[in-house]
Amino acid sequence: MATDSWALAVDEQEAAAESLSNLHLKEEKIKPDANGAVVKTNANAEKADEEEKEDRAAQSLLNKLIRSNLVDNTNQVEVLQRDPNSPLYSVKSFEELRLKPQLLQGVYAMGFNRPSKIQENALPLMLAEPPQNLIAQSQSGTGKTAAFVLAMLSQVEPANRYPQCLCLSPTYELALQTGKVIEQMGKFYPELKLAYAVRGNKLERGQKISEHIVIGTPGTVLDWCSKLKFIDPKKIKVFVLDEADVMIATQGHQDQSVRIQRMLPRNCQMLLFSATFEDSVWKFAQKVVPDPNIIKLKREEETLDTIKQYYVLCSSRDEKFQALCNIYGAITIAQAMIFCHTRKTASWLAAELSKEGHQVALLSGEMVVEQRAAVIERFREGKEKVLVTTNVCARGIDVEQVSVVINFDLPVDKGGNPDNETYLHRIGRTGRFGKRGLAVNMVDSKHSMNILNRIQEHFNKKIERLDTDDLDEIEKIAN
Ligand SMILES: Nc1ncnc2c1ncn2[C@@H]1O[C@H](COP(=O)(O)OP(=O)(O)OP(=O)(O)O)[C@@H](O)[C@H]1O
Repeated sequence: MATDSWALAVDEQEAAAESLSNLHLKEEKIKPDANGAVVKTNANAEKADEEEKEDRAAQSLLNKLIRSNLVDNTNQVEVLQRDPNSPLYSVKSFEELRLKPQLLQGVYAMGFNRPSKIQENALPLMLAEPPQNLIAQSQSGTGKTAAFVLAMLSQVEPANRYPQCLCLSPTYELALQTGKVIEQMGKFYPELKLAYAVRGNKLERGQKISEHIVIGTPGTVLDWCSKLKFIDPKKIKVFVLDEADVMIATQGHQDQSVRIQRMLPRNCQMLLFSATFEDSVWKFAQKVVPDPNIIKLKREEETLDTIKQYYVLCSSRDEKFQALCNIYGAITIAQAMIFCHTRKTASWLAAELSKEGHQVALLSGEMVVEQRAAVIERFREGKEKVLVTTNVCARGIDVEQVSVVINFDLPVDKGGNPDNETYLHRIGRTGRFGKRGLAVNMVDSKHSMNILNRIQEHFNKKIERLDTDDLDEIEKIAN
């Protein structure tokens, strides 16, 4: 078997460079402060902070762009009421909410027949009189955006030509996406106007905004509320902080959000939404939402129970590729996703597979989010049969119909340790998609064998060895 040692070396160098730059990000420099005392500063903390934020924001945007349906979830919604003695309302239909007719029309025009799980509890709370504050957490795609958009639209009095609802989003692109939902849902409510407080949207000094809803990023909103006085924060009735987990990845955004919140009247309704709920999000949420009701919907557990997992022992990248070809030669694979560690490996592999006659899609870090969404969409529609991607690029993507997943490189975190969460998410299935699946892991070094062993230990599940030179054996795995 010919070894493309040059390409391999380049790839290894790239992987090494990536690990090295990650190490640099963590490196602490020690330098004296103005008084001569020694203080530690995280050399690249800000850069890492920015990258982490971009990563999370891009992931969130990607999810929004590729999702057209609700994510099902069979878990129970947990509700913690501020006043445990008040009755807990939940609705099974939009009619029960007594929405303005033009809003109900908007909801139905969007194809919503009934409230989603989180909406069943969140909507009655948000639309109650007097308005209630809410902190809500549920994974992406469960209907949070639609819920708070409906709450904002319900509270607006169109005759009052000034901002009454303020919604903060972590990035310009995410703000635009939420704006689109407002426009869609408010389609039959033409008198209702929306303004975007995002970079580049310059207004004349001294101007006052007449739109009813303002959606924007914290920095610009803060400027509009304080320095530029385009908005009178004292007139805001509903304040929404969306994607809190993405928001707090940037220290500046946290401070700006808190400063905006402090300018709002006491009786302003405060709503905060997040896909995850780690400690830092919770602390931030408590800062911006006083006396909250809390709603949580746990992510549906993924399991490896219905998945057949194998590993193939190889000694080089070319051998991995050959093993892959052998698998393709022996069994019929409707659609597969293949994960690589670096962009270079991913594009090399995509090119090699194309040469073999496969219809291949490549998802790569150089693409902007919209391009990535388009690639995923085509793959979903079955236009391509193989999706090759880098680990980072595909984090958080669900392509449910894919029954075969190949880890051309095993998922590792920035420290080079097994990334068990990614492994599970990539390969595991929730109850809904309980179909059987097949996962093949390519192992080409002692190091990757060690990673594989640790993954096995973590999940307490044996990963069987597969000899890809034995056609009969490969055929067996398909049954
Ligand atoms: N009650 C509903 N019935 C049917 N579809 C709905 C309902 N509510 C929302 N959707 C749709 O489900 C998808 C996800 O909803 P939404 O964007 O509100 O979720 P989310 O939790 O805010 O997720 P993200 O944070 O990724 O935006 C959207 O396509 C939305 O139009």
